[in-house]
Amino acid sequence: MADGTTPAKLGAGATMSRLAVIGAAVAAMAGGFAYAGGWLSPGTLTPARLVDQFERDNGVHAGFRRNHAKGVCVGGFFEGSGEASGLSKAQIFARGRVPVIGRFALAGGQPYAADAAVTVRSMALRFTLPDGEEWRTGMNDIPVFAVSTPQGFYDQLVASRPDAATGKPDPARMKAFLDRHPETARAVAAIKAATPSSGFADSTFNSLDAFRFVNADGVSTPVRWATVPVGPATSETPAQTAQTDKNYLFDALIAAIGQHPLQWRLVVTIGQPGDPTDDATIAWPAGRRTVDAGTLTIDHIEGEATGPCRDLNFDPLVLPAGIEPSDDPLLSARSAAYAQSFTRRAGEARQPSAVATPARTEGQNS
Ligand code: HEM
Repeated sequence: MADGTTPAKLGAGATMSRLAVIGAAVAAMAGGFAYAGGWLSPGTLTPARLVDQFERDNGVHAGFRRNHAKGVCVGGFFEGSGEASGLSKAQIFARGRVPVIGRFALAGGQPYAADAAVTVRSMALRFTLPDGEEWRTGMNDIPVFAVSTPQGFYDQLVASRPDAATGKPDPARMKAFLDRHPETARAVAAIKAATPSSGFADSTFNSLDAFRFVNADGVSTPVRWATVPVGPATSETPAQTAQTDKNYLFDALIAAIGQHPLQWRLVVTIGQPGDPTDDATIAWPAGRRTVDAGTLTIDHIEGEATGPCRDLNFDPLVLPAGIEPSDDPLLSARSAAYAQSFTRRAGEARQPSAVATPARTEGQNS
């Protein structure tokens, strides 16, 4: 050693006990990973098992989201009206403008699926607040979600797996699943009863999960929110249904943004005592008080291939101070599964999107 002293030699017993300590530390670490990965508890639902089941149902499409795989990345801004600032201290609800990155998508794990009116449409948004905080949210165009728990979601994926012979879900397996999940049977009936609008641009997108707004005095209020188109909504026409363009919904969206900015109001619905915050299959009663929190303007296409969305995870638990999760069990499962899906696609080569986009399409007025 530099000071000329020689370290005392360890006896065989001391060496063995040090090695044993190191071995135990390594084993504990390996055990930790095995626990986190669900290998020690084959019956437990883990984020990896959820995402594995998406891959079993859809195949592995390298580089794509495992759900809502077909989509297009867009951008614009949000202008707060100030009307929700008494409910939440989040900066976004003060008056003023913040930049937004968004993604329109179709639910399902098939990135090259043909557009269809009955497929669930989604809008995901990332707001960047002046203080550097972010708010990320993903919304669907359906009135309620089909399942109320992560296990229900997994069971639904298993029941939906296409049969090798027919390429379609086995009706007997689906019936058995619905018999075990009456809440899903009720929710699916409500979803089927809703008429799809003519496209992304005139769809209303719902948070479905409940959250809590917390104001400057610490008062916490249960809420759900929706983006509601500023212009009128029309139903899908027979001509749309009959067309053969596999991308007709996305093509129409991209063409519309090329012509003029698209706008939605962010409408916050305030829950009353007794309104469920832990069950996304149940709609809150009609007539609840709503607040118009501001206007979202989407004025350009970022492009799915070159835009920022591929490396953006619209994790519903990325929330600014003033917005908090509710007791809905779907929220933490979503956050964990999106991270799993993100990690898988981030390690894969980028594949071309089915949706062709100009490099960056600015709206006329932006
Ligand atoms: C346990 C329940 C759920 C699971 C396991 C699940 C799973 C997933 C996964 C794996 C993705 C792909 C994420 C990525 O790679 O970035 C995704 C996307 C998405 N999910 Fe869910 N989801 C669930 C519930 C919900 C609910 C309740 C909503 C409510 C609106 C929702 C809305 C969305 C949206 C909008 C996207 C697309 C985000 C984007 O465009 O990047 N999901 N989901």
